[in-house]
Amino acid sequence: MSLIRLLFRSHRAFIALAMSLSLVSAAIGVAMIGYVDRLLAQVGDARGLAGFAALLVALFVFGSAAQLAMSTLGHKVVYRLRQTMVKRVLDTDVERLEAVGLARILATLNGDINTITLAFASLPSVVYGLTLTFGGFAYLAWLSLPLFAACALMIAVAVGCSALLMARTRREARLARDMEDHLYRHYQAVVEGRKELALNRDRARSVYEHEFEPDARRSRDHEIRTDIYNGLNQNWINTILLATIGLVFFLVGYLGWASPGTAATFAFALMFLRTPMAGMVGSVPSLIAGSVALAKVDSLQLAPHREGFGDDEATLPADWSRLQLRGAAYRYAAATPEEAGFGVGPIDLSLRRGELLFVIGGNGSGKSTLMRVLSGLYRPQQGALWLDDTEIDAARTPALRRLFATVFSDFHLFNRVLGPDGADFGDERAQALLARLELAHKVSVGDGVLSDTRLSQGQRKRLALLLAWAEQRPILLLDEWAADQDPAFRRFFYEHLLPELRAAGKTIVAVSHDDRYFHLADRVLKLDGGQLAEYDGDHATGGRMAHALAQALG
Ligand SMILES: Nc1ncnc2c1ncn2[C@@H]1O[C@H](COP(=O)(O)OP(=O)(O)OP(=O)(O)O)[C@@H](O)[C@H]1O
Repeated sequence: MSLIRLLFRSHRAFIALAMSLSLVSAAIGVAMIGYVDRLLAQVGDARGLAGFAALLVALFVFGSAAQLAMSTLGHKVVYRLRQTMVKRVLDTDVERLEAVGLARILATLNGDINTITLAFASLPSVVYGLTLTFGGFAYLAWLSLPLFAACALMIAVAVGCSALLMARTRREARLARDMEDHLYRHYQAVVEGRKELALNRDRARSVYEHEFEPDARRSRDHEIRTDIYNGLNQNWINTILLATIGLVFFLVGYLGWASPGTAATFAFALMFLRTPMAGMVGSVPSLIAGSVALAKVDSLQLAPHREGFGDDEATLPADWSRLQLRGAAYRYAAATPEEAGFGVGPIDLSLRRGELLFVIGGNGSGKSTLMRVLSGLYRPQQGALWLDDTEIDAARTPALRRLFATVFSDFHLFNRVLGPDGADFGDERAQALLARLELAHKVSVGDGVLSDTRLSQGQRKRLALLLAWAEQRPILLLDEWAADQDPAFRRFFYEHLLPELRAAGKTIVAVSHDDRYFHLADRVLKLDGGQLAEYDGDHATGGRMAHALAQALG
């Protein structure tokens, strides 16, 4: 609901304009009813016809202006909603986004935004319909109170029944929307698994027949039922309005409640009001879908919307010398109630500024998880991170994250090279780094943008390293970076690039399986089942001694 408040707040003036125009054109519509009534009584009055023409012109002008205002409002709302939702995703913790999953986020960004917009755009026509209805009925009440009371009672009973149909519509719309999340998951699998599915048509058929089709069918059935209940509702209201005319003629013709002229005006007014009332009832599905979409957005539990990108966040001392994990532990939520989720820790780790640390361990031992905790992407559920004597609480976590430049094993390759604090890094410097990474023959940089990112996995990793390098943050975190490099470049990476980065003052944490280079690290730590310990392999010890000796000898 805060989203709706935000939308109203952001477009206050425009909503007021659209509503006012709707109200004015509705008021003109009501005036038309009275005017036609008078014209009928004074046939042959030329001035009356001129007034009628003036009303028509006013109706056209205000009706068109209201329509224009409404459609513009719709476009403005889409824009604002897109801005808000993308910013909320950007402000939401990685942990939460991972729990929600890509499919649900995309379903909201694509579907829910449009649905909420349609609902929002239908609000002025609802206001228009309501105004015209209330105005029209007020006029009828003024003409004949008993006839009006009878009509109002009949319509109230009909609206009560229609509320039941609307509840059904809402239930079906919610189930159809739930299916959208499933469908997006299938779309994702079909696109991301394109190679496997192209090679294995049996798997493609299985995905199509056993996963996609049943959900698509369920979605179709809920949508059909939504439309059935909604169609019934619309026709029900339409029929009741016509029945009301019958009721009026019955009450006048058989019971003599009013004159035949009054009955004719009632019939005319009810026919006239049928269109805006039908429009109002026609808006019900989009209002229902909008409220379902809003509930969906709320269920994602994204961060609340705020302007800006953290200029007001807490800072950390720049002259730190040690980043520590003190008894830090992180555990994933369990997949099933019977088993516990995987966890790392409690871990005590002290990372000295300027050191080159290797973290090793078997598959699934928790290396990537530890990297996420260390860089502040995951907040430890137990223990804490400390930068010297400053505890990294929630408020300081964004500042901790700003210490890290990373290449995770599941990195995303952006195409813009950014320097420190988002500043321009400079094409020439970027070009020099491309040459260092032996990519100058494949990629160039112009206006801070990489000319091509459609490269091999090893080359893409080099570009990811370039981006991290350019950010010039104090700590460089590399998760199995060298795993995709050819032996020559891997050797160059360990023997030249890493020492060069360390000599430039970087603190480096590298997840590695390359035991032949362990001796180049200041320290090697090993993770086993989420527990961290010093690694005392022969390579490391011997290598470090050789390294220390080489340094001592200059
Ligand atoms: N998003 C997740 N949700 C739940 N559990 C997870 C998630 N990601 C990882 N895990 C669990 O954490 C364990 C450790 O994963 P992690 O990625 O940290 O291992 P790793 O040491 O980096 O492995 P590898 O060398 O294969 O990359 C996994 O075996 C899995 O049980």
